[in-house]
Amino acid sequence: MTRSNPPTLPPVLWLTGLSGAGKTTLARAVQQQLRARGEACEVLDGDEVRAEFWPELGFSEGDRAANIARLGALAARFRAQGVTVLVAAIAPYRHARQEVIARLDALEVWVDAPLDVLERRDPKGLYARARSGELPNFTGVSAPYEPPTAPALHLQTDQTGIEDCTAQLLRLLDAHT
Ligand SMILES: Nc1ncnc2c1ncn2[C@@H]1O[C@H](COP(=O)(O)OS(=O)(=O)O)[C@@H](OP(=O)(O)O)[C@H]1O
Ligand SMILES: Nc1ncnc2c1ncn2[C@@H]1O[C@H](COP(=O)(O)OP(=O)(O)O)[C@@H](O)[C@H]1O
Repeated sequence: MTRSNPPTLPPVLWLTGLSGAGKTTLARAVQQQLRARGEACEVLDGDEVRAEFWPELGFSEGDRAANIARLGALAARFRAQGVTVLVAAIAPYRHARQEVIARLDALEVWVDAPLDVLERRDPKGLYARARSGELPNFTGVSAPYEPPTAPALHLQTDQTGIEDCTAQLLRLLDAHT
């Protein structure tokens, strides 16, 4: 009896980095390109998924761990259906991040820019609210961010434009498809 090889699972990219670094922008740009190529792709954005599915979770270390574990579980479900998944979530605690990334065998991408640049970008006005004390436990201001030590890709979005970052992400995906 001949046995066929098990089907290869599509990759999962985990985009981690501070608020405003560019996770959502780049994940959406990659999704657009993949869909234009006729490939299925889902973006799980921490911000959006939290609001839709578990708005009760806040930003304590424990709540962030729960959020990340659930995002990982959702990513695995999509991937099992042959969908390439991009998770865009801060996931600031290295241990919790490593755990979910290892479980998924995901590719870790550090979307990075210096804090002063992010505070100038402040697309949602969150840094200003965090500095005024209105938003507690804000990553980079009043809560820690533990950067990746060996990411599959490190994008410095203050030095590399959106198009170039998107192209680098697509190359990474293509190398793992
Ligand atoms: N205290 C605090 N710290 C960080 N971020 C905060 C906070 N409060 C609200 N927000 C908004 O929530 C988005 C981060 O959600 P994540 O699911 O990515 O966070 S985490 O992975 O659970 O740490 C984050 O979205 P992005 O700006 O897209 O990163 C913020 O818009
Ligand atoms: N190279 C880049 N990659 C991604 N975003 C960039 C880049 N350069 C500037 N930006 C801008 O930075 C902001 C990033 O916001 P967003 O994607 O919501 O970040 P995050 O999802 O990490 O919070 C956007 O306004 C985007 O246009």
